[in-house]
Amino acid sequence: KHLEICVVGLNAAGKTSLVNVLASGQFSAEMVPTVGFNMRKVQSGNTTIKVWDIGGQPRFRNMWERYCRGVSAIVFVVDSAVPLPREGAVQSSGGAGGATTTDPSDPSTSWQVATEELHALVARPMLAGLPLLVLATKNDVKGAASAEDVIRIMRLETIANREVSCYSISSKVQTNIDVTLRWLCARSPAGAR
Ligand SMILES: Nc1nc2c(ncn2[C@@H]2O[C@H](COP(=O)(O)OP(=O)(O)OP(=O)(O)O)[C@@H](O)[C@H]2O)c(=O)[nH]1
Ligand SMILES: [Mg+2]
Repeated sequence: KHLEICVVGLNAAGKTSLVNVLASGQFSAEMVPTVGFNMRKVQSGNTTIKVWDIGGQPRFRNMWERYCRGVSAIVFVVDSAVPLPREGAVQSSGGAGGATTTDPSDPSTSWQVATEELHALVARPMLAGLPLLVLATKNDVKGAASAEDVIRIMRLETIANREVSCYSISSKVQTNIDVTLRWLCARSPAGAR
C-alpha cells in the first residue's frame, strides 16, 4: 500500500524531528529550520508512506495547502511544551495570515497562531474531508500540555466533516510513535476515499 501524508505546523514545533524518528528512529537535539520542504519515505510492514515535511516559518505557511492537496491525511504538529495560555486567552480572531498582531514573548500567542493556522488550513475547500491528526509533541518536557488540553485550547471538536484525532507524543523519547504510525498506516490511499 502506498500513502502520502503532509506534516505542517509552526516553526520549531518538532515536525522534522518526528519525520526523522518515523523514517529512521533517529532523534537529534541539533536541528536546523526546514527551508521549503523535505520528502522522506517511511516504511512500515507492507505500507510505504511518502511524507512531505514543510517548513513552519511564516514565509513557508502559504505552501502548506498546496502540499496537503491530494494526500491521505494532514498531520499538524504542535509544541506541547509551550506553556498553556490562561483560560479563555486563545480566541478566534478571524483567520491566519498576518492580520493578527502577535507578541512573541507571550506563550498564548504561539497557541493562538497555531490554532488560527490550523483552522484556516482545514477551512480550505480543496482540503475538505481530509483526515487530520494533531500531534502534541515534546511530551517528555515537564508540564507539557496533554492531548485533552490541546483538544480544548485548539477547539478541535469544532472541526467537522472529517476524521480528527489528537495524540500526545515525544520524538525525543519515542512516546506514542507506534500509535502515530498505526494511525497513518490505517489511512486509505488518496483517491480511494
Ligand atoms: N524535548 C523535545 N524536544 C524536541 C522534540 N521534538 C523536537 N524537539 C526539538 O525542537 C526543536 C525544533 O525541532 P524541529 O523538528 O526542527 O522543528 P520543525 O517543526 O521541523 O521546525 P521548522 O522546520 O522550522 O518548521 C529542535 O531543537 C528539536 O530538538 C521532542 O519530542 N522533545
Ligand atoms: Mg523542520
